[in-house]
Amino acid sequence: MEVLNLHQLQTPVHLIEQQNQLLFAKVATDLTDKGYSIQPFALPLELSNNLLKQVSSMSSQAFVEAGIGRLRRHMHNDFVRRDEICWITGNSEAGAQWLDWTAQLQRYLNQHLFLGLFSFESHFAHYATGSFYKRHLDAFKGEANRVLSVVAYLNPHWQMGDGGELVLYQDEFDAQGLKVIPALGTLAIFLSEAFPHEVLPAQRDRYSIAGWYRINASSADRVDPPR
Ligand SMILES: O=C(O)CCC(=O)C(=O)O
Ligand SMILES: [Fe+2]
Repeated sequence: MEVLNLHQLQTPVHLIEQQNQLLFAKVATDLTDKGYSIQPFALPLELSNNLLKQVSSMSSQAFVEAGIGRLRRHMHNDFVRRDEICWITGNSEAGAQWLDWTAQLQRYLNQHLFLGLFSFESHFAHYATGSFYKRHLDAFKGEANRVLSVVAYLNPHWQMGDGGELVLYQDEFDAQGLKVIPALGTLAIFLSEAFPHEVLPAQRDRYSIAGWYRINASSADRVDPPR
């Protein structure tokens, strides 16, 4: 009699690939039709769980207060945002898996939408109770090289009343917006320059990953920095 190996209970690789292809196709269609895509509980389960384990095991010292703007203009501003961040490298297994998944999405979108996505940067973010991020755009004026924002949420059992929703506005005039609950595995993907958004005050610890695909903004006299 064959003994069932527990590892056989993991989702087979070809099924995960199939799920990813379906997901990427839905994201591509949404981006074409609307410029954004909200996919509840869509990140592969194993990846979500590994990222959650990773972020839970990180000490609070790994996180630094988030700033606004880039390079010399980078500054902290408690009034605008109160989250803490930690940039993701491929050094941890979960980090490497995440970068592999986002590279697959990048390839898919470049092949199907010709977006010319060139590089990707992302960080874990921790919003402690009471933390928020006021309405903003992800692409900075004059440096419009962040083209696509990807947010992945890492909060199991998020309840009504826990706050911390992402509110995505259609344009600068939209005052109502669309609320996204930051539940484990949910993805929010949107054109960085087009959609103002904010994070409402969280009523408990809230973990997420925020990432950006960039186009290559290098020119002869200026090499594009990775961040
Ligand atoms: O965590 C979120 O829901 C969005 C975070 C965000 O807007 C950002 O980091 O730019
Ligand atoms: Fe943002």
